[in-house]
Amino acid sequence: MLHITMIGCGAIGLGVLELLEQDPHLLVERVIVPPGSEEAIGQRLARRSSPPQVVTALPEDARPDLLLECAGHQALEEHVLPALEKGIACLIVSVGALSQPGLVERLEAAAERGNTRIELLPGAIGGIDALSAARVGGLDSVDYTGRKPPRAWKNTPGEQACDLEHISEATVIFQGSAREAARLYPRNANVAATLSLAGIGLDRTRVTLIADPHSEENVHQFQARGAFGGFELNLRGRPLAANPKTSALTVYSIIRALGNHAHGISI
Ligand SMILES: NC(=O)C1=CN([C@@H]2O[C@H](COP(=O)(O)OP(=O)(O)OC[C@H]3O[C@@H](n4cnc5c(N)ncnc54)[C@H](O)[C@@H]3O)[C@@H](O)[C@H]2O)C=CC1
Ligand SMILES: O=C([O-])CC(=O)C(=O)O
Repeated sequence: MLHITMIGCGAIGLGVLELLEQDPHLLVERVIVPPGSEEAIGQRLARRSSPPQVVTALPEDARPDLLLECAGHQALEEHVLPALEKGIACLIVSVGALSQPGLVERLEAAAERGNTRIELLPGAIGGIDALSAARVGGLDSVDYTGRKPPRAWKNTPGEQACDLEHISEATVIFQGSAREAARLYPRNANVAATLSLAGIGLDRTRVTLIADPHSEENVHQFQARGAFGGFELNLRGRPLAANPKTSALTVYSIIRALGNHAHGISI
């Protein structure tokens, strides 16, 4: 059985806990939450058959098989970097955070010192295996469009780009590089950053973000061109009820990745 510590217990974290109850090979024995929220989250988890321990940091002597981050950018600094230094393998879902200058290099260096690995999960997008393989032969372009219902763009610069509450047509709220998208839309730029890291980088990946009042889904589209040929993907993700910015596929992507660590065959 794999012993997992999970950072963050929000929309994704709760979804992961729910689905892992059915897998005897995987146990989330501990969740790391922000200081002050231990009691509330502890009470929420107490109803589960085997509730994880709720802590605000990884105990000094703890050595989980895997540390799963589903919390946000700050958690990488606070918890992932020190865990890598200790030799704990980490799985990361807040890939948008890696657009912060220097962070990829710091994570790689920490993993190297700890003689361990860091795995970036595809989350809400598919086709990362093909894109990353296509890079080997050389890529010419990667263009990504993210289309979400207006409510998913609340508390983002999309509010200044248009009147989210009253638009009646699909409206472009951002066009630019993946680097700029990640800076301005950090909670919505995980897919753009993942495509960039697998493909041609943050500066050459072109991003368009759209608020669409006619869409109930988080739609991720990309086209890649290169020596391998061409590739188009159109993924219509159902948003999680607990967080409309987040697609349900992100939870399933985590379950798949954890299963690949625990089961005899990985796919
Ligand atoms: N790679 C991908 O395709 C996707 C990645 N994400 C990312 O996954 C992360 C989680 O998403 P959701 O669960 O939807 O968000 P959420 O807001 O529902 O939950 C995040 C939880 O993490 C906790 N948290 C924040 N900072 C923390 C810290 N330093 N230590 C411990 N806990 C901390 C918060 O209290 C909250 O409960 C976000 O960073 C989001 O951007 C989300 C969707 C897709
Ligand atoms: O659809 C999702 O779950 C999240 C998303 O767009 C992103 O972070 O890029």
